[in-house]
Amino acid sequence: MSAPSRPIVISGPSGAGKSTFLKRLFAEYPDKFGFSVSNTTRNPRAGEVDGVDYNFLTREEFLAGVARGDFIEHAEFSGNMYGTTVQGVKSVGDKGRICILDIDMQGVKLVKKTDLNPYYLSVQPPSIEELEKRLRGRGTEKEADIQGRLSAAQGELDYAKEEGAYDEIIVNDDLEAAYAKFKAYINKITSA
Ligand SMILES: Nc1ncnc2c1ncn2[C@@H]1O[C@H](COP(=O)(O)OP(=O)(O)OP(=O)(O)O)[C@@H](O)[C@H]1O
Repeated sequence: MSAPSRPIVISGPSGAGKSTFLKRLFAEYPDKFGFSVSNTTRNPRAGEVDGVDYNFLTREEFLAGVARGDFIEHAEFSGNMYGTTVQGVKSVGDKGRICILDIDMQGVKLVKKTDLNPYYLSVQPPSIEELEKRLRGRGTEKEADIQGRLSAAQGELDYAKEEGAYDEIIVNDDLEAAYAKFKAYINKITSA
């Protein structure tokens, strides 16, 4: 059996178009890619399946995992812990799929401390002004949240300029042209 494929990190400012690209990619290649299953200490909701929607852990189990260094990142929201493990990413590869990590710059820095050895791809808006338009056009955030995303965006773009931060940068100007470049890059690295 061939070795599991390297994961692919997709990063870039909120509103740059990561979800738009990934939705199209998953629709075009339904069996090729996957996301890792996150871990949480919250209780399962009706219909949620352990190991599919989340790995549901007790607080003790979760904290033991943190102490062992299993987690790439973890955080607490509303009294519950959430996080992604290195093994969770590797399991996607073990099932014959390529794991996609859709994460921000802080996540990228943490992934770089692991042995996952992914490809790093940054999706970027043509300008901050255009990013602002798209975030407003999406209509999913309140004004204060949009401002927060715009100031974080500058940090993301600055980080992407650092030597070796990313293997590839795709500027999402015209959607069709940018998606074609995105797909071509993914096809290149996954057939290597
Ligand atoms: N090339 C493009 N031209 C115009 N609008 C675009 C383009 N690409 C994406 N959009 C629109 O911009 C908005 C933001 O895109 P999207 O939600 O994919 O960003 P994202 O990077 O996934 O953001 P987040 O990190 O917040 O999830 C969406 O409304 C999307 O339809």
